[in-house]
Amino acid sequence: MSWAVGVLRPSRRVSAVRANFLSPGMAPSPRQAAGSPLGRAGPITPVSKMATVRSELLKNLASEEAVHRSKVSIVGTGAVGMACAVSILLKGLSDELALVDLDEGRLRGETMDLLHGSPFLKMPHVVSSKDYLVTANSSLVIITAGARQEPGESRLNLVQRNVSIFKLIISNVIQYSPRCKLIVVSNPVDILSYVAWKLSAFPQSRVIGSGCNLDTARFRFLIGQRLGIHPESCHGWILGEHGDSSVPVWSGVNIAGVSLKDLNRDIGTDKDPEQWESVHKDVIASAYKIIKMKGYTSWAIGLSVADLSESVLKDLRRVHPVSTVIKGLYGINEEVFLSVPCVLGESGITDLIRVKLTPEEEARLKKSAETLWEIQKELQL
Ligand SMILES: NC(=O)C1=CN([C@@H]2O[C@H](COP(=O)(O)OP(=O)(O)OC[C@H]3O[C@@H](n4cnc5c(N)ncnc54)[C@H](O)[C@@H]3O)[C@@H](O)[C@H]2O)C=CC1
Ligand SMILES: CC(=O)C(=O)O
Repeated sequence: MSWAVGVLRPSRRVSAVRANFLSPGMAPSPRQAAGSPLGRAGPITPVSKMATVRSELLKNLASEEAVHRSKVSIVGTGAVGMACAVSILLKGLSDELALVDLDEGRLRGETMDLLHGSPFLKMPHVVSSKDYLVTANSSLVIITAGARQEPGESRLNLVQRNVSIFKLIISNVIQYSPRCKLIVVSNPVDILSYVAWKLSAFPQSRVIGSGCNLDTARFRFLIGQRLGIHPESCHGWILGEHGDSSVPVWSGVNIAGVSLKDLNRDIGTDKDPEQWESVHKDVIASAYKIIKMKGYTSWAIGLSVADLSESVLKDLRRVHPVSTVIKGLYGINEEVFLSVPCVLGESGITDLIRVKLTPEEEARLKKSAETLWEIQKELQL
């Protein structure tokens, strides 16, 4: 098992590594000096001939270069970034996790805290720095940096603050990982996915907004609660904007292929005596309620982003409701990102599923698109 290097400054790795891990009297090997993880270190050049525990314990046979095939970087180590980090680590999805944040104190603290959990992780290989070099050659970069909502504040209200932050982040990310896939989580996620797409000039397939993946998870959980069935067995989709104008596709809600609409043809409408529409209202209210109680949301988004990451890193080609350019579908002519079911694999979003919507659902989607476009067209990118 390889040991993780703690907080690194890639350009100054030698001193950081030496300070943290090497015993006095030892100099790093050339490979350590080049910044490779300590656990994979080859022989350490003794400054003196003095035997050490390490030199007595280990007989080195080969010095292997660390080759990372599924490196994940997370930009923003706040509540959401760290929930994503832990969820990804627990699933053992990446062979190196790099963390970046502006706030060096928080970054160091979070990294150290995480590293102390290494004995319980299958992949204890975590690096972090303010310098984006640490993210070099990532397969996947997850962006969770930026302002979050105050209690009662809408996601759309965050746009100006977070667009400025994205200008800085995206140029750095693409410099070091020009072939990565991006998962955008920061809010307003649909607009910031568009911003990331424009600023990166990446193909549509490589910019994935976490979008309604979380709203759909909440929807399935709440349906499951009503029916007493595990949410995994409750199938249903929320599409469109992540948040206030999201669209529940009641026609597709089913358990074991049994459509709830066949059992209650007014489901999701005002005429429904069982008022299933309140489930969707609860989905929309969820974030506001949680933010009022604990200040932010984190665990469900972290788990849901890890699920998206798994599809990408393992090339699973599973279908998720994520935010992508929707121009040309449902009569939408603007370049906006909205969630539709998408096939996710190693190349990112490879296909969109054409869901048959009712005229009313389609009209709601178009209205979301117009709302987002009104904001987007004013952005200076
Ligand atoms: N899409 C979704 O479903 C969800 C999105 N979010 C969004 O995620 C974002 C993060 O939320 P939290 O983690 O709760 O916020 P937080 O305030 O806990 O963390 C944000 C982090 O971003 C860092 N940061 C700010 N500017 C930066 C920059 N230029 N470069 C690098 N790091 C920078 C801050 O130092 C801080 O550590 C918010 O925009 C929030 O609304 C939150 C939950 C769900
Ligand atoms: C904050 C946010 O976007 C959410 O929890 O849905």
